[in-house]
Amino acid sequence: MSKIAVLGTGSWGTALASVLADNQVDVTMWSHREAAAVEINDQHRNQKYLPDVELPTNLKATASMATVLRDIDILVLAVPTKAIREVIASINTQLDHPVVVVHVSKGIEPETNLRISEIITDAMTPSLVAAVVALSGPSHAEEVCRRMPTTLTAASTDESAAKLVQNAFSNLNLRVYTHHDIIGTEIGGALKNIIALGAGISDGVGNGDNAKAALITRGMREIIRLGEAVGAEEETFSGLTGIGDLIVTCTSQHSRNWQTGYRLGKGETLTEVLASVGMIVEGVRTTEAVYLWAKKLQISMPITEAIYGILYDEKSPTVAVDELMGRQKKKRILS
Ligand SMILES: NC(=O)C1=CN([C@@H]2O[C@H](COP(=O)(O)OP(=O)(O)OC[C@H]3O[C@@H](n4cnc5c(N)ncnc54)[C@H](OP(=O)(O)O)[C@@H]3O)[C@@H](O)[C@H]2O)C=CC1
Ligand SMILES: O=C(CO)COP(=O)(O)O
Repeated sequence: MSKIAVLGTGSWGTALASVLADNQVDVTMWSHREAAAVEINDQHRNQKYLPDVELPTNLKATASMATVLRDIDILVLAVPTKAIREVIASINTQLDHPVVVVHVSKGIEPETNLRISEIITDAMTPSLVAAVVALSGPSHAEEVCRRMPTTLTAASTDESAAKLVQNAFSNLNLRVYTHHDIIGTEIGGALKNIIALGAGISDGVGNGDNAKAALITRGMREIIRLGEAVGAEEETFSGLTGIGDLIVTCTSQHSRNWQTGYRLGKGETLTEVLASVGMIVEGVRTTEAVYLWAKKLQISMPITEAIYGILYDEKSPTVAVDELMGRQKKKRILS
């Protein structure tokens, strides 16, 4: 059986490590904060990220990177996109053998426009990477840690690595599929956060279900347009990591992206909201990255553009909706 390290003791890392502990996998979490590791070991709690959840007693944690990497087969990166390079720099100095690298982050790196698997390939010492797998899908940590039924996809161009990950995480509460299209998986996971911010804004200003359904549908077309332009397969977006994740993030009150949008729609500023959420809201950085990326690729993404305007140009949400509704009349086209 695999020995696994989960790096990051935020909500998602903790929920996924709990799944592995339930499966009796030898799993250890790593935190850059000693206090977080001590709380998990001594109290079986993670009060900051998953309040009131009792963690499995066989779930261990450490603040030592050298300890967590010792003899592992699989490394799970569960930190926000902006922390990935810093964490990899530390892995490069402490890991001494190749491992399967799994990432669960949903973002695009601004300026480089790299997907997470591309950041890993770019930053990690090549001899340490046996394969890269993206684990993604409609999955809020708050439900997974309560063992509520959830589905995920392990996407990799290396089928045996995807199967290894499928076997480690699968149980009666968590069904894991494998898939080869890692590009489509990563694009779907990152870009749905932009649309979820928009769905939250729409709900916050008091628009109804009609508006949200339109955002989800037309937002999906924008995601597909950019995805296909960078090598994703269109079919991937009909699956769990595409429409599945888009639906859950646009409709669930667990979503930090939806919550942020909702509060913006109610009139709070982005600075106020981000100061109090206390968790990563990936869509904010991804909106900026994708807005500029789409311009460079000359891809039309009007919803992303409207959300960029609200986040970064102080555009009022109602003006943004008017502009979207008042665009030049079009024939309905799928692309
Ligand atoms: N939460 C969810 O339901 C899901 C999240 N994801 C994705 O997973 C990724 C992680 O999200 P999530 O766990 O929710 O995020 P959280 O904000 O809950 O936690 C982030 C974790 O990363 C740690 N961290 C932040 N910066 C650094 C750094 N520079 N070095 C080391 N550790 C760092 C934090 O440490 P500290 O304790 O100091 O804050 C914390 O443990 C995101 O990309 C998210 O989109 C994907 C699916 C579901
Ligand atoms: O990716 C997620 C659910 O699949 C989590 O979304 P949020 O980051 O918006 O909470």
